[in-house]
Amino acid sequence: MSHSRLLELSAIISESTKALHDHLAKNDLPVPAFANGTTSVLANELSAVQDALVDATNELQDLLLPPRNFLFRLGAHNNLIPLQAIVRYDVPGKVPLQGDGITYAELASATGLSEQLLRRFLRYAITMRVFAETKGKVVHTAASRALIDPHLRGWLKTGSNEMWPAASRVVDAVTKWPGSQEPNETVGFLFHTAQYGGADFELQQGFTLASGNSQSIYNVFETDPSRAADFASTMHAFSTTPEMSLDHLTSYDLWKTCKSVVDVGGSTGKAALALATVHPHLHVTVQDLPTVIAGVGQDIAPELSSRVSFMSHDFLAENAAQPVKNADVYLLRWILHNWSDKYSIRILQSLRPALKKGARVLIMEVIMPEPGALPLWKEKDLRTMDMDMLTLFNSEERGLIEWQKLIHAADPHFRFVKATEPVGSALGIIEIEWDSI
Ligand SMILES: C[S@@+](CC[C@H](N)C(=O)[O-])C[C@H]1O[C@@H](n2cnc3c(N)ncnc32)[C@H](O)[C@@H]1O
Repeated sequence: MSHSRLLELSAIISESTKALHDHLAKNDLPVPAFANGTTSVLANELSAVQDALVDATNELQDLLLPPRNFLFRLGAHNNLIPLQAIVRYDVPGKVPLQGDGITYAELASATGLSEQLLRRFLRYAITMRVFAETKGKVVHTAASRALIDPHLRGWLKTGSNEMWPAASRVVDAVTKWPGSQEPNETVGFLFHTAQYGGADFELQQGFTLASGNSQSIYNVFETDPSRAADFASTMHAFSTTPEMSLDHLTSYDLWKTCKSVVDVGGSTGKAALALATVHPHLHVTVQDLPTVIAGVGQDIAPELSSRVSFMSHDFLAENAAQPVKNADVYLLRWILHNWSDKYSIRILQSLRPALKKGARVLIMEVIMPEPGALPLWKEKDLRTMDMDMLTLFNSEERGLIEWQKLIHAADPHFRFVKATEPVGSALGIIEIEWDSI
C-alpha cells in the first residue's frame, strides 16, 4: 500500500461528509445520531455518498488496527450473547423512548435479570452502540430503538436462537459430508429438525427426506408456532425492504406482452397479486406446498379474484411435472437459492413438459457480484446470505456465470435471454426462453 492511501481515504471521508452534511442541511433533514435513536436511514439519492463513507471509514479503521486486534474483532463470536439477551428479555420495549432513560435497577426488575448481569450484557452491547448510558441511566440508540419493531426483533431471535448454533457446526457438516448437495446433510436441517433446546444435537445423518425432498424448515417450523412466528418475522424483515419491493418485479418489461403467468413457489401470493394489480390483463396461478396454500386467497379483492388462483404443487415430488401447461411465463422468485444445483436442475426440468416454444422462465434471485464490484459493505451483506444458504440448505447464492451453467445443465433448450438488475433491487431477473417444440 502506498503512503498516500491514508491521504486518499481522508480526502474521500472529508469530501463525502461535506456532501452529506450539505444535503441534510439544505433539505432540513436530521443528522444521523446514536443518542436517543435519531434515524440514520439515508434517502436513496445519498447512497453513493453513504457507500463511499462507510467503505472508506471501515478501510481506515481496518488499516489502523494491529492484525491481532483486527482478528479479535472479527472473531468476536460472543457479540450475539448480549443481543440474544436483549431480545429474549425484551429490553428495547422496557427502555423509555423519551426522557432521560431508566436505571439498571429499574430495568433489572422489569426484565427479571439480576442487575449485575443486566449491566454486563448492556455494557457490552453499548460498545456496539446498541443502547447508550448517560449519567448511569440506559437510553436508546438508533439500533436499540429499531428493535422495538417486532419483525426486526423476530429476525434477531431467529438469528441468535437458530442460526447462531447452526452456524457453529457448518464446518463440521462440510467436513463430514464433503461436496454434498443434500439439504438433509447440513447442520441447519439437522438443527431445525432436532428437538428445540439448543445446539446439543448430534451431527448425524439421521434423515431420509420425505416425499421427494419437499421437507424443509418451512414444514418443520409448522410444528412450533413460536419459532415459526420468529422465522416469519425474519422473512418479513427481509422481504419488506425497498430492495425487495415487488415494484422491481412488476416494472419488468416482459409483462406487457404476455397474458398467463405461473408463480412457482409463490407462497401466499403477494407477487401474484402485485402483478395482477399493476397489469390488469394478466392471469396468475400461484403454486406452493399444500400447507402454505391451504386457506390462502379467501380474502382477495373481487377485481383480482378472477385473475389470481392458487393450487398446491410440490415441485420436487416424485415425477413432479408442471401441471399448468402452455403459460407464457413461469416465475421462480427467490426459490432456487434455497436449493443446490442438483435440486435446482430438477426444479427447472420439472417445468419442461408444460413449456410451449417461446415460453419464458424468469428467475428472480440475487446475482452475486464479482469481488470488488460493489461497495464492500454491501458485498459483505450478500456473502452473509450465501453463508446462510450453506448453513440451512446446502445451497448457495450464485453469480451470473453459475446461473448460466445451471440453466444450461438443466436443458440446452433453455436459452439464456438476458439478466437485468433493476436499480435499487436486491434481486436480479434472469430471463430464459424455451427454445424447443
Ligand atoms: C424464499 S420463499 C419465496 C416465496 C416467494 N416466491 C417470494 O418471492 O417471496 C420459498 C418458497 O418456496 C416454497 N417451497 C419450498 N419447497 C417447495 C416445494 N417442494 N414445492 C413448492 N414450493 C416449495 C416455500 O413454501 C416458500 O413459499
